[in-house]
Amino acid sequence: MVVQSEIKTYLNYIDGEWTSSSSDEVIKNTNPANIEDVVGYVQVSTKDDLESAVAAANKAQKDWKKLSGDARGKILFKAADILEQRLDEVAEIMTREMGKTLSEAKGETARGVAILRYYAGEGMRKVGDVIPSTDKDALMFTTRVPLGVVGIITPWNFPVAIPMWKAAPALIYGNSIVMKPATETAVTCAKIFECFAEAGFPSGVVNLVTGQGSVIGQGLAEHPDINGITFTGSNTVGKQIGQSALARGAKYQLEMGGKNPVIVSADADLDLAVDATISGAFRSTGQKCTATSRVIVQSDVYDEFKKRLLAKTKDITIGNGLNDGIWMGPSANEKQLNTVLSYIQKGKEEGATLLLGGERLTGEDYDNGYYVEPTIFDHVNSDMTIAQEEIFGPVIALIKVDSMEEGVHVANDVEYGLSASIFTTNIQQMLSFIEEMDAGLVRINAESAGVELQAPFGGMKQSSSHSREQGQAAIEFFTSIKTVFVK
Ligand SMILES: NC(=O)C1=CN([C@@H]2O[C@H](COP(=O)(O)OP(=O)(O)OC[C@H]3O[C@@H](n4cnc5c(N)ncnc54)[C@H](OP(=O)(O)O)[C@@H]3O)[C@@H](O)[C@H]2O)C=CC1
Ligand SMILES: O=C(O)CCC(=O)C(=O)O
Repeated sequence: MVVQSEIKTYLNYIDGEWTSSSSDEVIKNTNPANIEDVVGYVQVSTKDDLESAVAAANKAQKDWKKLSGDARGKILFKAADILEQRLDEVAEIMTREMGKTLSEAKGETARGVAILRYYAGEGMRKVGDVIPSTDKDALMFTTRVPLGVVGIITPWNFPVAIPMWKAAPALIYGNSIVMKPATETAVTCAKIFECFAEAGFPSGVVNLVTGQGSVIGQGLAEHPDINGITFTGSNTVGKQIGQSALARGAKYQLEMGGKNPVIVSADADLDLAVDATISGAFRSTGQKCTATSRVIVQSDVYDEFKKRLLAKTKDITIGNGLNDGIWMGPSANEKQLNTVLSYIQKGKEEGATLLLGGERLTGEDYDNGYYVEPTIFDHVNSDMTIAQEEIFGPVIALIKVDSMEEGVHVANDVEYGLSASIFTTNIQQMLSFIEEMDAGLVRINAESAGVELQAPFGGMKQSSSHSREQGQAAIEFFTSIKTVFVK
């Protein structure tokens, strides 16, 4: 069922109240599938708004951390139930705000519910260890304490899952939060906060401040009362945030880009590899940090793989993600579309062969949106820009190799190391891939995208600050260990 929402102005959520920005300015969020569709207006906040939010979070955290994990968990469980009841409405807003198909948006919102429930349960799990002391009369153990106030800066590509996998662990371990979502998807984030508000978090524990990254995002990174900052987005911004946090001694966590390879061995199940490549590269219009963007194929099966990949890609239906039968939506915004088109142009200029796609879609169904064709390049080598830089769009670079050793070498020949897949039926090849591949997520006979909330997630090399999010790993960022010695 599609629920139509009225166009409204969404406010900041500070100290338990919905408030306008002191700037009195709002920004209009439109649908990338049809820019005449206005999704809502969001606040263009100021440093003063941020100050109010940080002060409220700071004050509220003192009591929040004193609650039992069970008591905090009960509020997270309630938020999960409310989000689940509002799943259709939130998913529809997400599709209208950033373009992914409604079925993907519903799946992501359901994932948000599951993340909340997973971390709600964490409130009842152990946080430390008893460690034998060299003193026979002493008791030594570890416990954990929250960081304090956590600043959360999120991107537009997973507008529910990413805010949730940062907010839920921060909250369950006793931190308060100030969230600055991507402006592009600030309405979806406001919907999450409507669920938080209804769930009954004490005033000041959860705060939402929308506005420009360079003002509110950077303001969070530099704020002396923000004790930890967690970010997902581009490498350029991530590094600035990391430097600001480091300069004042705050803890930080950065999840950034990827240039994720799929390796297809001569012994692979080719149909499986083709389906996974298409899903990994083109779902969400290629706008995932885990998206497949390089497909490295052993020469023996290169032509056959290419033939099957082209045939299946031609079946992809493109359009407004709210409509039935649509498999791929538009790019999330005009800037992203232009980035994708400029990489396609670069690929042609540098000598890759454009096999399929490569154009902005035009015509009655497309002129009001940011649609680009699924695109496949042949004769790509590792030195080309399209084989090195994150495109964040539906573009595949096909690279031919003669052996699996060469395949893994090419797969590692980028500055990123987020996720990587291999398709093979040979156990030895699987094992050497697991050992040799420099990526935080290695997947065998499965697409490069697809993250499970109960498992650690993060990258190597330039893809992250080397920390991990999600699952039990989240406790490492959102708490500090105290070693206790009692005699
Ligand atoms: N790893 C991932 O999942 C993602 C990677 N990317 C990559 O980044 C590229 C650019 O996308 P873009 O949306 O511009 O990504 P950004 O890194 O600019 O945006 C991510 C978040 O950071 C905020 N931000 C922007 N500038 C600053 C700043 N100076 N200080 C603090 N926070 C800031 C943004 O706010 P605001 O929205 O207000 O600008 C947003 O909330 C994409 O093409 C893609 O390659 C993008 C999104 C997700
Ligand atoms: O693949 C996924 O499910 C998550 C990807 C992700 O974290 C991202 O694109 O930022």
